[in-house]
This record gives sequence, C-alpha cells and structure tokens, in this order.
Amino acid sequence: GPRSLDGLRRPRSLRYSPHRHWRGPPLGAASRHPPFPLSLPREVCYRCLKRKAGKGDDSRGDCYFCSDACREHAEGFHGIQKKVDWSLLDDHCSSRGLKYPYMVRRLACMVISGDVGADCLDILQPAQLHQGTLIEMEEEFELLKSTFRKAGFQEELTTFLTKQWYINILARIRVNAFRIELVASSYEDLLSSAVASVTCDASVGNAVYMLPSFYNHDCDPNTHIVWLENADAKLKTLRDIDEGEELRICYIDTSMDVNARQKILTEGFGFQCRCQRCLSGD
Ligand SMILES: C[S@@+](CC[C@H](N)C(=O)[O-])C[C@H]1O[C@@H](n2cnc3c(N)ncnc32)[C@H](O)[C@@H]1O
Repeated sequence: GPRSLDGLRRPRSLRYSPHRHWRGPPLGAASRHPPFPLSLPREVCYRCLKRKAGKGDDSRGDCYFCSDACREHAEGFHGIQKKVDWSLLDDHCSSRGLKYPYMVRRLACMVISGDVGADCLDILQPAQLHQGTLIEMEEEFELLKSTFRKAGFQEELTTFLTKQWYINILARIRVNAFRIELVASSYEDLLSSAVASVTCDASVGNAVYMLPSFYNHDCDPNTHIVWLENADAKLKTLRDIDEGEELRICYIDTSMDVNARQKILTEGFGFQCRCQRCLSGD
C-alpha cells in the first residue's frame, strides 16, 4: 500500500504557486528510447535530455551531448554501450513497442562501468507483475544477457545480470519511471511535438528519480510534475496545501472514469488505486 514518507509531507502550508523541487540528473536510468520519433526535427542530449539548440539533425546515428559535462558524465556507460551490437534487442523492442528494456540496458551499462551499484533501485517499491509480463521479461533478459556475452564481456563483469535482477529492476522501473515530455519552446517545436503526438509517443525519454519515486498517486492530485528543458523537474502545486498534507501526483490521465483508471493502474502500473476519488466511485 502507499507508504508515506515524512520528507514528502509539507512542513508548512504551501500556496498555489510554481515550486522548484529538485534538480540534477535522474539517478539510475534515463533513456532516450528508440525508435526516437523520426518526425521530430530535433535531438535531445543523450544524458540530460536537453534539446539541441538550432535546427537540423546533423548528428544522426551519433549521440548528441549538450555540454562537455554531460559528455563526461556519460563517458562510462556510453563507452560500454558503444562496444555492443544492440540490433537484436533493438529489433525485439521496436517491433513490440517496448521502452523499459532500454532503461534496463542503460542501467546495466552503468553498473558495468561502475557508475552505480546493481542494487541502486532496490529502495523503490516494485509493481506487482502478472505471469504474462514475467514471461516477456524472461525473453528480454535472455536477449540482454546473450548480447553482452556475444560482445565478449568478461563473465565477472556481468554476474549481477541474473533473471532475478532483471525482473527486480523492471518491476521498479515500471511503476517509478517518469515519461518526460518537454514543454515546447517555440512555435516550430510546438508543431513538431503535435505531429509526434499524433504519429507516436511525444515524450523525449523516460527517467527514474529517487525522491520523486516516493510520491504516491492520486486521481485528484494536489501537485503536478513539469519538465521545462531537460530531465530536471519541478513540482507545481495545483491548489493550496495544508501543513502535514501528503503531496501526491497523478500517474495517469485524470479525465478517465473510475473503471478506466483502475484498469490502467492495475494492468500498467501493477497496483490498485485506493485514493479518495476512487473510493468514492467518482
Ligand atoms: C512510485 S511508488 C510510490 C511510493 C511508494 N508508496 C513507496 O513507499 O515507495 C508507487 C507504489 O506506491 C503504491 N501506491 C501509490 N499510490 C497509490 C494509491 N493511490 N493507492 C494504492 N497504492 C498506491 C503502490 O504500491 C505503487 O506500486
């Protein structure tokens, strides 16, 4: 059930106002998920997801970094990722429209390069997984493991990569990953993101954060997360919040009826919602 963390309770009342809440690169896994919408005439930074300034796509096939700092930070895991031929996994995921295996892949590269520990997401609450999902995951896991093996990585570098590890990570990513949609900065961007949202997913990537993962869901939330130019996020209050009141965000579209919301939360996120709105049948 929802745990409440003291850190997420407001020490003072909050006025309705934009409120910067956290900064910095997401921990664990941030990933531009291929197939990146080709209709988008812009690129985003491989590490922080910041948009490339200016037009054109002169870095096709390569990774774009918005700064030397991002390039340096990504050096470890990107170096590992570049040594591997990902075509089998890419084909598998793109034909099925899967995005989370890309996040596990990046995390695995981060573990191999020593950027993070294999247990870095263990503190997060996992989603409950159905049998069908578990079977799919076994296939993805075998593909990931054999891809590293074929690339000639020493066995001891990938001993953490067990079926249980894969399932453990996926179960956490599934309920804790944020879809990052950047606010359009220009009219052109607005047009291209409108095109993207019709043709495919408008998000530029997905990321797992630590503190924001502790926000429980509410179908009538009092806060909302926004991304402006990269994976740094802000928490905005949607109304006045009382002292001690729990800050809650909404994981889904609130305009759906109670049955549709419950279905998505159960099947997609792996939990049954027990917020006030659902309990009242609204
Ligand atoms: C992103 S985590 C939120 C933080 C989590 N409660 C914790 O203590 O780490 C999502 C998990 O919290 C629980 N949860 C969040 N909102 C809920 C709600 N409205 N009703 C029931 N469970 C909820 C579910 O177990 C879900 O899998």
